[in-house]
Amino acid sequence: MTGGATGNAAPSAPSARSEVLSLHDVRAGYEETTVLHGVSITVPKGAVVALLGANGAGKSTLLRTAAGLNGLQKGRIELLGEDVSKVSAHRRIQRGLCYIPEGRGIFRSLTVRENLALQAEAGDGATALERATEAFPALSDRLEQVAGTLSGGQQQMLAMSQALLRDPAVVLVDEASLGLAPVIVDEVFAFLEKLAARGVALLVVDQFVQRVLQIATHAYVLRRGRIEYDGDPGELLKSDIFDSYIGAD
Ligand SMILES: Nc1ncnc2c1ncn2[C@@H]1O[C@H](COP(=O)(O)OP(=O)(O)OP(=O)(O)O)[C@@H](O)[C@H]1O
Repeated sequence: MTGGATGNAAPSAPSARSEVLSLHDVRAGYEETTVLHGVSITVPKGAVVALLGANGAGKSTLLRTAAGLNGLQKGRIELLGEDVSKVSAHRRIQRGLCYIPEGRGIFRSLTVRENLALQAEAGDGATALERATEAFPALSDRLEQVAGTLSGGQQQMLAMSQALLRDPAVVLVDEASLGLAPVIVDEVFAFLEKLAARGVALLVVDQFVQRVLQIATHAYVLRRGRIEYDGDPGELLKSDIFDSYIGAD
């Protein structure tokens, strides 16, 4: 589809090879609450996909569901062409998915070194440490520091380090820039761009809508758990949907 509003209700055809991650007619939520009502999205290889929408639209729920942390009520999720709908969250990680949650998702009472060792595959702590400190030199002086005492920006760098491990095919990033100073937000976006340049597919939720759309190759807008827009990021900026549901940064 080349841009435009969509009901997005029709079940999708089997995925093409270039798709790294796809959700097909997904219904999901929490216990008795349904938040996503038949959502279909696709993250192609090497794409940067922006997922936008107002507060409570279901963006985090969608990422959590894709990561296997929320139960699927209906529909199908494919990772690298395989149906992973019933595959556990940790097996999805092993198969190439990396999820960086809102609120950083680090172990606050453990040191930076211990966090990196946990992010790494068993026995691969040294590589984790090397890759993280190379990408984020600020972490190298703080390996023995308890993660909860790092600044917000340093915590986010630690959280993002996991995208450098296991060579993920797709990285889901939820509100990485939340609460960070502008200069650190720049670093977050620079890091996302670097990942994308290496061919990693990204699915990004971020409050800085304009900035996400600048790096995005495709955009979706969720509204009350349904896809309202599925198309070109530039077209979205000009559309009524942008003004009504998202607004300016
Ligand atoms: N653990 C939970 N249990 C029950 N309902 C939840 C839970 N987490 C989220 N919800 C509800 O699901 C809906 C979607 O929330 P979600 O966090 O996915 O939205 P969002 O688009 O990420 O919002 P925001 O931009 O405000 O973070 C909201 O109505 C929210 O109250």
